[in-house]
Amino acid sequence: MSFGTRLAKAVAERGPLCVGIDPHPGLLADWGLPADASGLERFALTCVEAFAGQVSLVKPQSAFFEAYGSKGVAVLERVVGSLRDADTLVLVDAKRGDIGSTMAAYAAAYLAEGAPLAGDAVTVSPFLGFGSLDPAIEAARANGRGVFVLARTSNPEGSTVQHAVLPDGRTVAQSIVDSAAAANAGAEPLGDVGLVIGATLAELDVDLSALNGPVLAPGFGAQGAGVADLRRLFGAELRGVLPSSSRDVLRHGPDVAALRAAALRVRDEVA
Ligand SMILES: O=c1ccn([C@@H]2O[C@H](COP(=O)(O)O)[C@@H](O)[C@H]2O)c(=O)[nH]1
Repeated sequence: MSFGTRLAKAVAERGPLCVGIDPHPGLLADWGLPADASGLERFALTCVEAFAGQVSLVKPQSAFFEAYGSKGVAVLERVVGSLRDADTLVLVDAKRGDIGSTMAAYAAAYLAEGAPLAGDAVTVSPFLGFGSLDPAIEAARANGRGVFVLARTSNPEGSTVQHAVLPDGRTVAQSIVDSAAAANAGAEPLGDVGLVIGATLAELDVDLSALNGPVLAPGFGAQGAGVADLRRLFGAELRGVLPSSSRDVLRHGPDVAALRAAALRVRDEVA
């Protein structure tokens, strides 16, 4: 089954919320956990217990695992495997991007069947040219997985690059949207090439009408965006939009029940 099909099914069953696992050092301290690989593991596996089977998508942020070296990466592998075993879609937020030949190696790491870090999808960066992502898009399709391509990020600095205008008059962001739309053309119910569009934007300055793919909308909660922003930004194009929240949910830990309740409150709010 394609990633788009599996995602559409998960959203129909559990709503569109994506919850992030971002083990910030400050959150580990708030949870009374040591700032080492054992604390990271307790934090991450508590999140798995709280979120598995409850929301359509869980997004571990790779950077916080990589910070602990090989032990941290081993914890990330366990998180990915446990969520998949629990029938919960995993988006590994690693924002990989490189020349095509190296991109093929990233695709083998994050999108190949049986690879220890392969979730159901991975975030990728198109700023070496959208075409450099071809090996990842091909691997995603071949393995029933997906990619989420950065297009209009939630941070205020993103617009300097993303609003730059190409010789054909389109913004860089719109050209990324158009390339994703071309990759998704004809797919049903949704294509496998998603976009990342921040829920924090002042306005939706790209045309998503032809995308036919999912949109991850980070910035919900801790970065200030709420339900009204989703409506304002995405309006009639809300189909396929996955609001994503990390810290605003995670601050309710370490109690599993409280953590799960926080995720379910946001899940119901965005539904
Ligand atoms: O444009 C982007 C792309 C990715 N992110 C990531 O999402 C989460 C947001 O965490 P919060 O605690 O909910 O702010 C984090 O992993 C970012 O790296 C983003 O925020 N914006």
